[in-house]
Amino acid sequence: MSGDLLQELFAGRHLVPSGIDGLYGRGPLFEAVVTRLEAMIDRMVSADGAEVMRFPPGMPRRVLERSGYLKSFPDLAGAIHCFCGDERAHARLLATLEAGGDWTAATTGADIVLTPAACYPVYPAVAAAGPLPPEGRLIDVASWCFRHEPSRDPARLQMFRMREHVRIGTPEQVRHFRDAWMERASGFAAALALPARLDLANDPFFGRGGKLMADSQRDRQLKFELLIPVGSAERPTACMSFNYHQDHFGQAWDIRAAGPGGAGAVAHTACVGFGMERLTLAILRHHGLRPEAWPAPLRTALDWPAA
Ligand SMILES: Nc1ncnc2c1ncn2[C@@H]1O[C@H](COP(=O)(O)OP(=O)(O)OP(=O)(O)O)[C@@H](O)[C@H]1O
Ligand SMILES: [Zn+2]
Repeated sequence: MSGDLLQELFAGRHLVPSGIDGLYGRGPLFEAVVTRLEAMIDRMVSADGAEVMRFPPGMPRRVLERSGYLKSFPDLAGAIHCFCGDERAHARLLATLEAGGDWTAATTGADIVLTPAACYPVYPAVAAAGPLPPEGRLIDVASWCFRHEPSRDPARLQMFRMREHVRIGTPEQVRHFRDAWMERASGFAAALALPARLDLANDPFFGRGGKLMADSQRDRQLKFELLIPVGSAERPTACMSFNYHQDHFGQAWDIRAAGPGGAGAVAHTACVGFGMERLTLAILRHHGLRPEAWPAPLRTALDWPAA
């Protein structure tokens, strides 16, 4: 593929435009790749013994608040608003709509927000289960996620799917998990015949203070990304990320370690995230839109059906 990747994906109906940047439908080839990538990840991790958890793409507003998301990323968050008025308020809403005005002013914030990262609902669920077992916990989670970052870059979506593995335990357990995944990721990209490199990264913290937070995150080497060229060769795209949160979520949710030595200590956490759309786009970008022409090792890795 070449030229304007997004236009090419629209023209082939691999992505379906909605009129809003970053909010698209998906065509059959795109979805088949996502499904087969999911299955490939399942096979890759089946021996790890992760507990499977799935949550809907909305989570309690309280979870967003207590996680500190609004301090760091207020610009990315998405809240749900609902109409809770009486019939008179409804009539006003319809009149506003008729006049082309902003009818959403008649709604109020709900107690549900859109999930910004698949791992957020995991921490309160783990905290509610009491102290951790000595070996800690390993959770496999996936969700549609929302981030308000409209863009014409097909790899920067407002609604997308994230698969994550979340490790909760002692600092040693958690660091070991993250380091092992960083090694594993290169093999994963190689199996997909994708050019990839790991790099230190930071999150897009909001505002003037955000620069300091980003610098500190880099200094402490808390975030790495697996970069693969998708829209541009000069600025490759983060298709996986490897995040060490130290005790951020442990403190926020009062998650406590158990077992000898660690009893009562605040747990550390890390998560490894797969961007399902970004990995799919990377495959389509590098290997083309005709699976029958893909390299044999890629077809094998994805268990792609013979033509
Ligand atoms: N807007 C988006 N559209 C599609 N996929 C995304 C988007 N934001 C993040 N992802 C995917 O989800 C994974 C985990 O999310 P994370 O918060 O670590 O992203 P990120 O590294 O901050 O992304 P970026 O730096 O590009 O904004 C990323 O590695 C990426 O593959
Ligand atoms: Zn996460």
